[in-house]
Amino acid sequence: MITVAEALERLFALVTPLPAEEVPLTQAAGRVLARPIAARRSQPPFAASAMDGYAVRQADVAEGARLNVIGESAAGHGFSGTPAAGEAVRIFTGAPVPEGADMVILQEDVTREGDVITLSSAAGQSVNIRPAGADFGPGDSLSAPRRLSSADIALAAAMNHGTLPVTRRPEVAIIATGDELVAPGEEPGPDQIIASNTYGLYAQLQALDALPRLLPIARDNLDSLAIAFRLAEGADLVITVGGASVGDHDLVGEAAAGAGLDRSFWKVAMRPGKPLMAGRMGDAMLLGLPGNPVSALVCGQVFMAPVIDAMLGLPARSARRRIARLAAPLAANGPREHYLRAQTGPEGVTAFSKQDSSLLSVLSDADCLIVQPPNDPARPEGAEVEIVPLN
Ligand SMILES: Nc1nc2c(c(=O)[nH]1)N[C@H]1C(S)=C(S)[C@@H](COP(=O)(O)OP(=O)(O)OC[C@H]3O[C@@H](n4cnc5c(N)ncnc54)[C@H](O)[C@@H]3O)O[C@H]1N2
Ligand code: MOO
Repeated sequence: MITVAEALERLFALVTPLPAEEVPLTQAAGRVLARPIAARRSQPPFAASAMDGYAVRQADVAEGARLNVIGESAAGHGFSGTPAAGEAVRIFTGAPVPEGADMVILQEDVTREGDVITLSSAAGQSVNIRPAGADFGPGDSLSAPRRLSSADIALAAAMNHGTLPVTRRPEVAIIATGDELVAPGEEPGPDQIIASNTYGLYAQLQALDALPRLLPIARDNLDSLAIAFRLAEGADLVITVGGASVGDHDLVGEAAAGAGLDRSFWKVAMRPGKPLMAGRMGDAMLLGLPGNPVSALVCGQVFMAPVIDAMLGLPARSARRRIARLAAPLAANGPREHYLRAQTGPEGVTAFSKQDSSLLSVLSDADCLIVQPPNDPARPEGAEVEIVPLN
């Protein structure tokens, strides 16, 4: 069996990065910027007032100084004249600072009578001018690749871009497999259960900016699986769930081979998630996940999410990890890298006592996975461990 790190390397080698498309700013949230965009202007384009008040010459500023107000500069309507010594211009936040002025006095720090202002002792404590290009100017750009945040989109708008080049969303076909499965809301027979994993994976994919598509549940026979693979045609990534292990009814590997799978690997030294398989199937990549619900969703975090990121042009790297302290001891691990469902408290992280890979209720209560290396000895309370935060 290969290690998790090697499985990830092999998965990244199977990824074909997707092309870019242009979208309006209003549809860019969460999308991945495909290439850097250059500022098309400076911001602010002129020295601008940071306050409502009076633009003056610093040389005139003193307690009790009296200045003549000769005009007004408002946002969108500057003042074209130049204040001389002893003169001031009424100014508002965001308005261009007139030539000759080099300070803005807050209106709270003056008294005004007619067109004359008198400065108080508080006047002149700060300049209150935003220099031209203080935010960005020619030569500045928004770097790529990045998942576009609300701040990124506002910055791109300020740089005068109405549309942005983003990577096309990967289309992902999800196939649940198993005679025992019915869709949520349907009436299960006595030996049946509800298909749940595919909905959790669908949610993970939505959060990753992919375009998931749930196909009809495939039954445990080669014909049904062949139909499912045909329905998946056109997808960039095909995800199967279940039927990946060694039982007589675990037919996904055989059916995928029949549909043209060029397999890269099957089985990874991890717990849960051992029977993971992957390869290329025509233009698509195939990721075959184990059927146990926790195994499928953990594989979604550990493998599917980095694959989607790589398809979107983001750096190929493993799921984000952090260091945490154990709030309770951890038993020794066996030969597979263990992803233990755990919860964070004030003293650190605690692995749940129940770790069976069928227990969705435990995964739902977990806020992180403790990653325990293969053959790791028992760890005492207080020891440092690596965790993968869950969202
Ligand atoms: N003799 C061995 N048996 C098993 C091994 C092994 O190495 N030798 N590996 C075990 C491990 S580890 C895992 S994980 C499971 C995975 O097996 P499959 O991928 O073949 O999954 P299934 O057998 O189809 O299903 C397992 C379990 O999950 C339920 N399931 C399946 N799909 C869904 C779904 N969409 N939603 C909810 N639940 C689902 C299914 O009913 C089964 O209960 O194999 C072990 N066995
Ligand atoms: O490795 Mo399985 O994925 O234990 O449940």
